[in-house]
Amino acid sequence: MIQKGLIMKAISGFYYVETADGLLECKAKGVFRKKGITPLVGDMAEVEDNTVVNILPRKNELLRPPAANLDQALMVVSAQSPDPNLMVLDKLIAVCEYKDIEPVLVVTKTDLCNGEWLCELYRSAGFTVVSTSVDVDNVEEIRGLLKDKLTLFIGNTGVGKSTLLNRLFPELNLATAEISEKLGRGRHTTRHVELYPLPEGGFVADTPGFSTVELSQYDRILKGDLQHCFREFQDYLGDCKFLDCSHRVEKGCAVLEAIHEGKINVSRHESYCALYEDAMKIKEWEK
Ligand SMILES: Nc1nc2c(ncn2[C@@H]2O[C@H](COP(=O)(O)OP(=O)(O)OP(=O)(O)O)[C@@H](O)[C@H]2O)c(=O)[nH]1
Ligand SMILES: [Zn+2]
Repeated sequence: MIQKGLIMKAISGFYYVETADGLLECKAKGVFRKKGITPLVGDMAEVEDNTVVNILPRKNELLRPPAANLDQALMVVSAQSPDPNLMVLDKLIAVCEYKDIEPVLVVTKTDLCNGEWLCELYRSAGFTVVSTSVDVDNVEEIRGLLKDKLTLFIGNTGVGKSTLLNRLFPELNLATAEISEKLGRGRHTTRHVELYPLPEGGFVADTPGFSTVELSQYDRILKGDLQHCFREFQDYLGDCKFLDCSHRVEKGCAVLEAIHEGKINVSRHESYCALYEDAMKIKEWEK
């Protein structure tokens, strides 16, 4: 009998699929390899005799970390220690926009530095931003944002991602430790993605030991698409003098005009220009 289920974890060629009968350990049918398809965490799978026989159509997919059907990405950024790297953050946000994954920002360590400028910068660009620290945790608000969604947690080492996850879901940390023990490896030596079901509904995808830089390397955006990955540009795109405006140096550019009027933040535009330069290096055959 064919059953449907969500792939919770993929490790060493095994897929752990949550079905009505509980978590099944499955292999993938050989035809996937022939077709060059890899089942991903987050996929809805059809399973028969502990074999994944079909994958339902995906809403989106990421290569690094490997995951599918993500609703949002929770970007954890510290206000200080380490200082935020806006270029990296904007790169990640652009990739999410490209893949239709909603970026949500959590600014941590606001006890060290209030980080108000950072919150304001991204709020004014149109993102949901929540701050958190040892003093004001905003746990309820953040949990509310995660309800019924499949959320990927992204954060560079040291920003306080683990601290935040533990504070949000004390019970989730326990589960992580147990699973790692069964597999006989430490949490930080594995590089797989895993979905954790949330008490209120929804899932968190965590990637132990994952650094954000990898994501940007693998999911590049073509230069013509880049303008659509900066949400605060959208209102102005049709108003440039030149149809093929790159919004960097052109006369009569409505985006540049908006920056001049203080409606678009300069640092976001700087990130756009850097990504544009990167995109120009993508060779025709790499597309
Ligand atoms: N002052 C302050 N320190 C914090 C806060 N949150 C976390 N820290 C500290 O920041 C350091 C890093 O926190 P972690 O939660 O381990 O960071 P991480 O992002 O999970 O880092 P990795 O485990 O390396 O990926 C620890 O020393 C924490 O105690 C905070 O809100 N305020
Ligand atoms: Zn323009």
